[in-house]
Amino acid sequence: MKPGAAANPRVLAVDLIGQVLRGRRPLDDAFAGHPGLKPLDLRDRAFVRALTAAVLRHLGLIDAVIAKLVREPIKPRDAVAEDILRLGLAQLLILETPPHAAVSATVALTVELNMAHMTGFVNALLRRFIDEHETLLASIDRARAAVPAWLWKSWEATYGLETTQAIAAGLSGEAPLDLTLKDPATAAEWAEKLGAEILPTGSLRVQETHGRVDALLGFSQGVWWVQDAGAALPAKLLGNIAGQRVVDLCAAPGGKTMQLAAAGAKVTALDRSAQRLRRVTENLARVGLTAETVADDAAFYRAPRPFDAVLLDAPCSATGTARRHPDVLWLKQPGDIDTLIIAQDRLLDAAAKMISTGGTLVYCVCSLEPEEGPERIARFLARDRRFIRVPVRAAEVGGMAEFITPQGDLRTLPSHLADKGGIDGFYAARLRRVS
Ligand SMILES: C[S@@+](CC[C@H](N)C(=O)[O-])C[C@H]1O[C@@H](n2cnc3c(N)ncnc32)[C@H](O)[C@@H]1O
Repeated sequence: MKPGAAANPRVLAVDLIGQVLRGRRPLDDAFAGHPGLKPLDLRDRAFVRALTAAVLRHLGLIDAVIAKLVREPIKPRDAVAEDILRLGLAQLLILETPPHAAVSATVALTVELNMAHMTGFVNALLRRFIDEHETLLASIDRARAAVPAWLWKSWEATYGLETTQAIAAGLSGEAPLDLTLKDPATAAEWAEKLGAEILPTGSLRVQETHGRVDALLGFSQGVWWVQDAGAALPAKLLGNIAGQRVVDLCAAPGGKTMQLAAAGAKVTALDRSAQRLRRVTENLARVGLTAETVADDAAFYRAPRPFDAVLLDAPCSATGTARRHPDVLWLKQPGDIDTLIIAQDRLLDAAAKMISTGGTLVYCVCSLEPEEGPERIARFLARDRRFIRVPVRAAEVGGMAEFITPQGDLRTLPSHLADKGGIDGFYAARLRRVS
């Protein structure tokens, strides 16, 4: 990028799209570390984020449109022009930018980003889209286009066609803001103060934040923390843990640690990243809760004595969080799952060694992939006969019977609670050590 070019939010958005799609960098990392964003005011920074997120969230649809409009694929050396085109189409398709403004801003970018030889091509394609969009869009299966083919195949085999279509629809919208209260008994009071809805599972849902989260009522007093309603469920499966010794094995940034501490447990929050663990300490301090923190790899951690309960929020493909992380579906590849399940098995075996007889282990992942969820638990139960599954009851998750699998595990999908704005996809199983 040319020095000085950073002032244009669209230039920054194209750069971020390239960093994610070709640099394979998570959007949050690329965004947090981008020097060009620092001089921008809050509004322009939010605009860059909105542009980039619109492209990534709707990448499948946008690329399907491009495929219909071009005679042959755009060459790798013109990848920046392709990203410019994607940005232009996102403005027309998603952000409802007036057509003349979207076209002129996009065409100008080809010059600004040294793609002047593609100016005519980009201009012609956008104009054709404007003229033919109705026929073009009618010829595209939007649900299928929204999901990479390998994930669609996996989800269709696991959940069926209709649910997969509903998941795809759930992923196309922006997620609302969910809050977990430190004291659940204050839900009605804080729902009113924040103009929030109390979800059946107890989380507060704020549809419109009107600005920064840290400016919302109750933030500075540490009354609540941000946590998706789906992410708030696994820790609840440990039941009444008041006074118990509980270890949270992959703890940062600490959403579940705070839940455990708020429930009265003596918590050890462990994470292998000392840097990320600092976030846990900061978050605990803000809400006035305490936990012991340990920077270590959970696979090698030797607990001084067994715990009453273990929460293993294992590293995973995170495909259930695509509403909040629109890059996630496009960054993951099938081989990633193979690597992740090796780590998940290792962590499950390590977790099993830390639990006292009679103790509870909750394993969870924010993934929709069966390999990372029920398949891991089936394998674990087959190799460690000291553990049994303790089925989850609908009453433990706000009466939401559709969240419970026939085996008695928790399985939320982005298509659940659709009328209220959806929920992240989480899987959790509860096991008890019986001998
Ligand atoms: C799934 S997130 C955890 C989210 C967290 N439980 C919460 O609710 O806020 C992943 C975390 O797991 C940590 N992690 C990954 N592998 C680990 C391991 N082998 N041992 C300990 N922590 C690990 C990462 O550093 C990262 O902070």
